[in-house]
Amino acid sequence: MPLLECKNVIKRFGGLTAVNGVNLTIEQGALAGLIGPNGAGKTTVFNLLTGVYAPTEGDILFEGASIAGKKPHEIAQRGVCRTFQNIRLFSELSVLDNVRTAAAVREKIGLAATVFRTPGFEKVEKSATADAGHLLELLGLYNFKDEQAKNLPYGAQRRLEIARALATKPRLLLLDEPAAGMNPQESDDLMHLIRRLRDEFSVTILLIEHDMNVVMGVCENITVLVYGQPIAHGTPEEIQSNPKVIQAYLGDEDGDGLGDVGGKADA
Ligand SMILES: Nc1ncnc2c1ncn2[C@@H]1O[C@H](COP(=O)(O)OP(=O)(O)OP(=O)(O)O)[C@@H](O)[C@H]1O
Repeated sequence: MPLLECKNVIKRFGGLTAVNGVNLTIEQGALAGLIGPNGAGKTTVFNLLTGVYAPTEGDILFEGASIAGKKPHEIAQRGVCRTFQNIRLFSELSVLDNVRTAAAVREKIGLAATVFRTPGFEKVEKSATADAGHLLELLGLYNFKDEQAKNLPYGAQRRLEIARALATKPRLLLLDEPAAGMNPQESDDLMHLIRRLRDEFSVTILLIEHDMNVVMGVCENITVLVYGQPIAHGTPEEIQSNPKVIQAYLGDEDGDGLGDVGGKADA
């Protein structure tokens, strides 16, 4: 059974059809990409997968069960977690606490247990701290653990977002433009990191990314969306040589800088 299946998913906002008949199958352990020009509907797909929106039509199955229209926290508890295009951290909290609070969400620790520091709470807190430390080491953030998140360099903040998402122990990790704003060295490191995460955490990854070097370098399967519709699906090689994809990018005349499949786009 695939981990995730979108079946003819449609999302309309009034008269605008942002997602128009998306069929997408993600197998367990896959490292998949979702690409397309600006406004193609990529982030809307993530919002549908995480319960921010309910599909207007169609169904979304996670491990065989429908999650279409379920509340975001229910979907998160089933094991779907995401990062955002615009970094969303607790900027005043330390790096370690940013990750520990995410782990606490997973453990569903009640308020009373937190206030009265029950033995159950102490145990969970200890294991959350140990897990958080391990994640910070893996993501090269351990030396920053006591810094406030807002003081971290940009690339490190992006890695901290990933650490927070992983702390919830997801089965499916959705990364929305993880390389945005990174320099070439940072995006190169990110590619290695994404592969390691998939292997070490056995987590399935679906990412949205405009940086074609990252997409082509790291994804095993890519789906291309244009005006809300999937126009191609395949390996990086298949996608790069697909005439429809080339046309969609090169025919892009709105000046958004996406006319270079195979080259670096608007990072
Ligand atoms: N809540 C909303 N209400 C109305 N229209 C929306 C809403 N969310 C997205 N849209 C529209 O849906 C379309 C798809 O937007 P979306 O953000 O999903 O595209 P995208 O592929 O992620 O773009 P980008 O690469 O620029 O982030 C756009 O035309 C956008 O304006």
